[in-house]
Amino acid sequence: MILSDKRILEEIEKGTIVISPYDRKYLGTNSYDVHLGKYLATYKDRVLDAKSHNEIEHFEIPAEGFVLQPGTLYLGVTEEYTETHAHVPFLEGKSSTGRLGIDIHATAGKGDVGFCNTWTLEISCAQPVRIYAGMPIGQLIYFVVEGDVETFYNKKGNAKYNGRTVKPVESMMWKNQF
Ligand SMILES: Nc1ccn([C@H]2C[C@H](O)[C@@H](COP(=O)(O)OP(=O)(O)OP(=O)(O)O)O2)c(=O)n1
Repeated sequence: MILSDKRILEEIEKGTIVISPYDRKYLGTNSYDVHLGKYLATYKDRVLDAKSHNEIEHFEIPAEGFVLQPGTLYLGVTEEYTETHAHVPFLEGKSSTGRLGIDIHATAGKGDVGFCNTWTLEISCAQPVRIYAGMPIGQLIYFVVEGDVETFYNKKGNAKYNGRTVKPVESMMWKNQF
């Protein structure tokens, strides 16, 4: 089950969903629109290694926007810091971004109960496209979780992406033991 606009509002009032900054006008029928933060990042190396710590370089999107190029993975970040304490948040694209050929996540749209942070976006594009800080980039939807949660993401000792980051965060796959 996905939370409706009224249920999202109730959860915000209770504090079990936090979205900051928040504006009522971005609440859809059953979703909340999130916006592109001003920082992007790209990996320093062209060839990435899943066992290594692949470093990134951050840069700011200028006022005139930034043209994404196909064939490069860009990491972006939502302007919104979120906390979700009792539901499973999902980051989805928007039809309007999809129609520009922009993907905002690569394979991972699911969040965890207890996740507290901005969302890192794994951005790629089908053809060159100019993007702007502050543009609507995606939407959050909230699923009801069935059963009790034993370990909330923000209480997990080895959670890789919890915190309060204003810039995109690179893959921490290197912390996995494999
Ligand atoms: N595009 C996305 C998808 C998810 N997340 C956040 C919300 C999730 O709660 C958190 C962790 O996501 P995963 O569980 O998919 O990631 P990992 O399994 O790689 O990390 P961990 O070991 O920390 O669970 O990352 C994000 O910032 N951007």
